Amino acid sequence: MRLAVVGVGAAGSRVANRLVAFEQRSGRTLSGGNALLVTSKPPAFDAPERVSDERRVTIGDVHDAVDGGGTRGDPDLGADVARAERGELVRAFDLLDLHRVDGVLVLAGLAGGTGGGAGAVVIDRLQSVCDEPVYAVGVLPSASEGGRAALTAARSLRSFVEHADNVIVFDNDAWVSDPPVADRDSAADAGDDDAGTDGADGTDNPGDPVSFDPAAFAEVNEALAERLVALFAAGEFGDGSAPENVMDPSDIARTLDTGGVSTVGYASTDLPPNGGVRSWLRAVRGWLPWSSDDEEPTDAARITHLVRRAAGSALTVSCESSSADRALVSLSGPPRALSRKGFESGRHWLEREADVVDVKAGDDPIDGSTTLSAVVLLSNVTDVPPVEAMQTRALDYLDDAESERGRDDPAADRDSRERDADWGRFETADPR
Ligand SMILES: Nc1nc2c(ncn2[C@@H]2O[C@H](COP(=O)(O)OP(=O)(O)OP(=O)(O)O)[C@@H](O)[C@H]2O)c(=O)[nH]1
Repeated sequence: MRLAVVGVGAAGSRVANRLVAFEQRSGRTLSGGNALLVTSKPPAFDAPERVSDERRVTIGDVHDAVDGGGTRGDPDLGADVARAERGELVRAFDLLDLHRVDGVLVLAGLAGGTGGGAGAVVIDRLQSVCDEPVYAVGVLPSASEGGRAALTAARSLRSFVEHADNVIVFDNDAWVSDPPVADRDSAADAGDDDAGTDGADGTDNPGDPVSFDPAAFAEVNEALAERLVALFAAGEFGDGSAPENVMDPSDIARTLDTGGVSTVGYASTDLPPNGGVRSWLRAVRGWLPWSSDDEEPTDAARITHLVRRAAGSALTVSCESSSADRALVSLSGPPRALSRKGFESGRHWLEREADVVDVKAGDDPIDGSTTLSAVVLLSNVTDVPPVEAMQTRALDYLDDAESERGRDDPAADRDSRERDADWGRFETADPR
């Protein structure tokens, strides 16, 4: 699949930069450098820069509350600035070649004022200028960032789901071993005097800029980039020994066509440099739970094991897999390692596990590769505990804010908010 890649905010820019670096290093042509970064403060990178200065646009420079320092976690400000500067944004989209792509991938941290608020507007604008699907990758904040970050992320996720064709969620808490503490709540509490107007959610805007040490995210950004490249680039070298099995990029689009929230899993194992797959299969028989001395596990069992690992603990956001609407599995490795039997068994295991009748499956043959890997996509998952936990933190934060304001019955407000389908979404339409 050929994608244009758009990073919004600091987190989105770092992950987009990583993605471009990863595809270059692995000889892929997913974006081919067809990328753009949209930020409201100069981004700090966690890896050598692969997106040139000409492909970066800064928004909010002329806005007093931004002034080159970011939106300080205020997504309404982020959305307002992006709407006001939509002309500049659309001109920046000219830097992307949107005519030769199968889709656009927008990446952002959902708790960022720029990533979340401006990100929703960027997705909406891209939908209006591009005929192909616009997918998003939204990063959930860690719980240690506090209630305000959860509220921003909850509102951003609603807005992203509304405007994007699908939102792949990445859960920082599950991936960052030592989440950086950047408590936006304290900024909000202090923000009465110094931070301008109230947000649309009725709480005070935060006052102090929040910035994260990019190094803390280096490893997880690499892991996310690896998964995104494995998924979206699958099948691009589709001239392996069994072309009928090669992943069809339109199957990736069809799986994502559900809308909603999705998760990606990935697992890989090294193949021996020589000696062939057979000797590798013999060598690793010991780590399979069902192997015994007198029984040599089949290729199918090993590939099922890899798919099971990919769909298990290694998901970008954990979920109940049976809540998925559609699923896809792609196996990548040298053509000699991609057996027909393994391909079918991986697909059948996922059909049973995700309780999906038609799991799309395909091979991603890579000549000379020394690893065998499986990538799994579970699309439109509805039972996603980390998202539910984030929404609970967001509503608790609002309840606390309303109690402090002397409102009588925060619980009743909470009920009506939960019923309100429009709750939390940012204004993305053009200002009149
Ligand atoms: N995975 C990952 N998450 C990040 C990274 N940087 C920040 N985050 C997360 O993304 C959220 C948004 O942070 P930023 O990207 O710095 O914010 P922004 O979108 O630039 O918006 P403002 O600074 O508020 O204008 C944070 O709450 C963190 O949870 C990163 O490099 N990788």
